[in-house]
Order: sequence, then structure tokens, then C-alpha cells
Amino acid sequence: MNSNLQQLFAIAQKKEKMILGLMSGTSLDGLDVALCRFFGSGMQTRFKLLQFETIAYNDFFKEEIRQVFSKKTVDLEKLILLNAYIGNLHGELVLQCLKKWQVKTASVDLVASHGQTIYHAPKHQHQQNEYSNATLQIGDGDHVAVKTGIITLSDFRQKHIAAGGEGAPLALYGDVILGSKKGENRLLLNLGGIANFTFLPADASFSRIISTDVGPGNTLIDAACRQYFDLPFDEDAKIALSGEVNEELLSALKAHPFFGAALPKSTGPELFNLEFVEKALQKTSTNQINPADLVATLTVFTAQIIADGILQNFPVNNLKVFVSGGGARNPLLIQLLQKLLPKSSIQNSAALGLSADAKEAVLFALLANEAVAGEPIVINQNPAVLMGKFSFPR
Ligand SMILES: Nc1ncnc2c1ncn2[C@@H]1O[C@H](COP(=O)(O)OP(=O)(O)OP(=O)(O)O)[C@@H](O)[C@H]1O
Ligand SMILES: CC(=O)N[C@H]1[C@@H]2OC[C@@H](O2)[C@@H](O)[C@@H]1O[C@H](C)C(=O)O
Repeated sequence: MNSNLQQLFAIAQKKEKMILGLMSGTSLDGLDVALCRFFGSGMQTRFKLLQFETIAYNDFFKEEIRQVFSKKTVDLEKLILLNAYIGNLHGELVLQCLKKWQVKTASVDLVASHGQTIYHAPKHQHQQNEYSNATLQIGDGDHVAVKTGIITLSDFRQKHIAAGGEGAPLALYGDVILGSKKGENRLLLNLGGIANFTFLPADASFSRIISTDVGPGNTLIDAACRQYFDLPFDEDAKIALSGEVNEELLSALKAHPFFGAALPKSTGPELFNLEFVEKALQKTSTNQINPADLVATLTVFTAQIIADGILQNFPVNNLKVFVSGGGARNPLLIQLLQKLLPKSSIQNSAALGLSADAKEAVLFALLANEAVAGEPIVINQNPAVLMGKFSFPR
């Protein structure tokens, strides 16, 4: 047998696996690196987060990604250069983290690399009949594997699409495994660039579990802060708290058909961007809005569409909401959600033993653990597949 396969075979049989999850999200803030130890697989999985770090991207790199990120037309050469560059960079950042944590490369069994989403195009968004759902993440896994010397799984979303899904959200699989509790109606809400949630019913019935994107998380707030304040985000909601909500604009933003569409669904900054805001400004003749009022309105809009998405689909009492992602640090967003969901308790996902910042990187590590040691899990109509492509260092 080829030695790569031999090594993989041995890893698959190990009771405990050290897996390093990498996530670079739609906020383009940096690379999340989570070193996890996994025991078992499937619903029997237990895990421990050993180390976590977000390594901020520098301005040059952010600008480079923005040239190809969620744009219909891009410089093809730039896209191709970035595919190798990001893979290599992520590999280098892994080595830096391991050095800092004093963890030997040889003790890490697998790297699970999400890569950088460049364009997400579910059919409901691209609306071209002859084409299926589609998505593209770059930062090729071969570069990560060769750079780190660790077997790497990457490109997790294609299998989901091939099996009939939209390629997102994949949080479903991790949320069911790590977040379910019989006797509690739970909702795991991730406030990243895009907001998504997984509803986990108290009867633990797989037939009622739903995982879906619900609309923008931080992406519109971030975009307005960049455009009008030259800031990457609204730290501690200071700007929003200084502004006033424009009700007319708020209604126009909420009128988008995405919010009324059936669950599950996925979306991205290809739809929810400044152009989307611009259209609502024009429709309501509010183009001259004070920028702080715009940020205030976008923050309330974000909270309302999330709360509506929850209330309209899961009108249950005592829903326990566990929040993760950078938006969990936005005090206004959390306060608004609690006000809009008076029958629910809102807690940080850390209460589940799932660090709010690390959750998505842990999710991909878990998907890699499943890919080597698990079996596909059937949850409703969701693709019952194991995801991730293998790259070997040699
Ligand atoms: N102190 C804070 N106050 C307000 N917002 C914050 C704060 N800290 C982080 N954020 C928000 O969190 C964002 C980063 O979130 P996160 O890292 O979860 O996004 P991501 O992983 O890129 O997103 P996605 O899940 O869509 O891929 C920032 O861009 C900002 O909007
Ligand atoms: C295509 C893509 O990268 N989607 C991301 C994005 O960020 C949040 C939301 O939109 C979610 O659908 C997804 O990521 C998480 C990790 C997921 O698949 O569950």
C-alpha cells in the first residue's frame, strides 16, 4: 500500500485524533486556527479545544482578496495566483501557531482547511436554470499539506452541492453532534459575516432539525463602517448607539424576498452588500442619511431579520439560543435579539463548551474527523455525505 494511504489508515483507526481546523470567513478579518482533540465519531464524538488563535490578515492581503471576493467579474490571473498564495499562507500560519504553542507538527494528525470563500452562488441567487447550486473556496489544500507536512482535508462544500445541497451552511453536522440535548429546544446562532442557525428540537428528532442561513450577520454593518468611517467594524456598537433608526429605510431593507423564502437557504455578500443598501436608500429617498443613523438602522435590521427568521419558523417557548461568531461581541445586536425574542434565553455558545470565536474552525476539524472515522448521518433531506478532499504532503 502507498505510504500516504497507510498513514491515513492508521490515523482513521486512532481512538484520539489531533485535528487542526482552519476557517477564513466572509468578514476577511483573519484566519481562525483551532487545535482540537477528538474522541470517537458521529453522535458519540467528544472533543477538547486545546488551542485557538485568530491571526489577523494584513491590509495588503485583505485588499488582494477583496479584488476577487464576491465579485461577478474578476481578474482571472489574480484569482489563480491567490488560490496557491492562500494555501501556502495558511500553511505558513499553521506552522507559526504550532511553533508558538510548542506543538510538534508530527503530533497533529490532520489539518481541516476551509479556505477562503470567493463566491457563493446558490441557484435561487444566480437564477440560471441550466446551472446547479455552486460555490468556490480557494487556498488549495495541496499547498497546505506540502507546507505543513500534515495530511490536509479541504474544499468541504463541493460534496454537499454534488449531493443536492447548497454547499452551506455546513454547521448543521457539527451543531447536531456537539449541540443537541434531549429535553431542550436549542438554537445555535452564528453571527459571522452572514448569520446562520441550527434548530435542535427538544425531542431530538432528526426530522425537525433545520440548519439555514438567515440573512446578513455583520456584513452590512462592517461594509457601512468601512465606507463611511474607514473602520473595519463597529466596535462595541459605538457608532450604532450614537445614531437613530430610520424606519422607512428599515422597512425597505426588510422587503427583500430572501427573508420570506422557505428554509433551508444559504446566501452571501454577493446579495447582501452595499449595492443592496444603496437600492433601499434610493427607493426611500434616504440617500442623505447620516452615516451613524445608517449603521444604527443596519444593526436593527440585522437583529430583526434574525429574530423574525426564528419566530416565524420556531414559535416554541423556552428556546435556548447559543450565540457564536464575532457578532456575539456586538452588545447592541445581542441586546436587540434578547428584546425581540422575549421567550428565549440568549447565551454565548461558550456555555456549551463551544468557544464563540473558535466554533467554525472547530466545525471543520469535526468534519475532517467524520471524514476519516465517521459514517454519513441522515438528517431530513440534508445531504448524508462525508465531506473534504484529501491532500498528502508527499
Ligand atoms: N467588539 C466587537 N463589537 C462589534 N462587532 C464585533 C466585535 N468584535 C467582532 N465583531 C464583529 O465580528 C466580525 C467577525 O466575525 P467572524 O470572525 O465570526 O466572521 P467570519 O468568520 O468571517 O464570518 P462567516 O461566519 O460569515 O464566515 C467583525 O467583522 C465584526 O463585525
Ligand atoms: C459559502 C460560505 O462560505 N458560507 C459561509 C458564510 O459564513 C456564514 C454563512 O455564510 C455559512 O453559510 C457559511 O459558513 C459556515 C461555517 C457554515 O457553512 O456553516
